[in-house]
Amino acid sequence: MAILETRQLNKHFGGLHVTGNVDFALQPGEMHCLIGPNGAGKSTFFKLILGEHLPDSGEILYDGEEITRAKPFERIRKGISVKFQVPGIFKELSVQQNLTIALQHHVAPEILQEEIDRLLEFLKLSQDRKQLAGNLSHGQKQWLEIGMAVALKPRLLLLDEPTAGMTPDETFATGEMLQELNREGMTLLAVEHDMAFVRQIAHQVTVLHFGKIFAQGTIDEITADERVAAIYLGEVDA
Ligand SMILES: Nc1ncnc2c1ncn2[C@@H]1O[C@H](COP(=O)(O)OP(=O)(O)OP(=O)(O)O)[C@@H](O)[C@H]1O
Repeated sequence: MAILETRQLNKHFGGLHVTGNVDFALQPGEMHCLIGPNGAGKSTFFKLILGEHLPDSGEILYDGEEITRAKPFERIRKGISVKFQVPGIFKELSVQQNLTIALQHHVAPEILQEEIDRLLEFLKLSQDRKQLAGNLSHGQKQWLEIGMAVALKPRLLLLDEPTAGMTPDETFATGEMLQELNREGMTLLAVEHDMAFVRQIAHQVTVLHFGKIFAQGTIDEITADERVAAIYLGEVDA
């Protein structure tokens, strides 16, 4: 059974159909990237999954259970987590304090430090544990944000352009981090523009265009598809 499924999902803003009859299924254990030209409706689709927007019609299922109109916090409680593009970290607190906030109400006090150490190592931030989060490099801030998003071991992690603004080395290291999470059993869905990164991590790729699923397949299938190349060049209409 799919961990996440949308059925005939629709959303429009005024006359603009931003999500059009989207039937999408994400299998457990998959690393899936959502790509498409600017304005294709990727962020809107994410917001529908998270409950930040409500659809006009259609259904969203998580683990077979309908969550179409569930509140965002209810979805988080069920095991969905998200890393947005803009870091939601506390800049005036240290790296360690940020991770403490993410964990403290959820893990037993006697294992809190152990969990923080485990996350610091995973995020390559052990040396920077006392550093103020605001003083980290752009890439490190994104990693800390990933750490906060995965601190509670969600089953499904949504990432909105996780490598935006990163150097190629940081991007590659981020891919390795996400692959490690995936090996531990996490399912990932990422909106991404960087095709080298998509090639590094994606088992499956979905191309959105004018709010509809335009193509789906492996990265090799997608990059070999001339219709996909054409939409990026603005040559194909809806
Ligand atoms: N709250 C809103 N009200 C009205 N129009 C919106 C709203 N949110 C998004 N849109 C419009 O919907 C369309 C799809 O936007 P969306 O942000 O989902 O696309 P995107 O694929 O994520 O684009 P990008 O790659 O540029 O982030 C755009 O034309 C956008 O202007």
